[in-house]
Amino acid sequence: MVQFDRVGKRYPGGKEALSGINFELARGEFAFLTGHSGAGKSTLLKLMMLMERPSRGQVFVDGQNLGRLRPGQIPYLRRKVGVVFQNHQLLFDRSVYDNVALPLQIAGYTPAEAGRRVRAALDSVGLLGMEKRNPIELSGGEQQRVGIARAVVNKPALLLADEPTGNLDPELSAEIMNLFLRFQQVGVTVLIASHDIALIERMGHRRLILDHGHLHDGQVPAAGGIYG
Ligand SMILES: Nc1ncnc2c1ncn2[C@@H]1O[C@H](COP(=O)(O)OP(=O)(O)OP(=O)(O)O)[C@@H](O)[C@H]1O
Repeated sequence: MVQFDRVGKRYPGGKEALSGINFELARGEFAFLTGHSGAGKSTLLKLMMLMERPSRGQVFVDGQNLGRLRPGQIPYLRRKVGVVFQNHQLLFDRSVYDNVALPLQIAGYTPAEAGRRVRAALDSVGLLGMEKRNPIELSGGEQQRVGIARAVVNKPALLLADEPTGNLDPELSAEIMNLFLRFQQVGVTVLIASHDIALIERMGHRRLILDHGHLHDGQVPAAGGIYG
């Protein structure tokens, strides 16, 4: 589903944020992306949805070389890739419905089809019936669920999350992670950037570890390693 081939990223005027990144995520795989602050986690996620472009190497999503996409094809890529942010980036002057429907309006769905999809997305995160509420009235965990509903409303094949449990207590964090697992169980490929090492260790999935822009694939380092 995702392939990075010798990818490097240097921001203009900055140091190298990523270098020599090689990895693959199989379709339907569930993996975590961890690493210290500034290790390059957000940059790596941004490359998968063309919010940034690599300085070197190639990124493939669903068999497509993102470096070869024409501008007109970018909206189709964005429909394939759902993204969840830590601060969920909800609009507080709009209803839950409008927040979740936003990607559909951009994609030009009819109101009837959009309504069906928004309800299905809210149902998948346990918030059916909340359409008319304003996100500001919801708890932090519920707001994050609205953010996830918005990320999955286009039925993406790839779901990316950048610190999706950053502001939540351990119990709510576990619930949100279980939601991501449920999407994996229906075939979605999931990659979650997270600092929540305790939760990641409990869940026991593949872990991609970034350290100053370099990637280590696999198990948790021993005490005294990156997180020691
Ligand atoms: N737009 C930008 N312009 C210049 N440098 C940037 C930009 N975005 C990120 N960087 C730099 O690239 C490196 C990687 O940043 P990135 O945000 O990807 O790390 P991160 O692992 O997501 O960090 P955090 O956990 O703190 O969010 C850092 O040194 C950062 O300062």
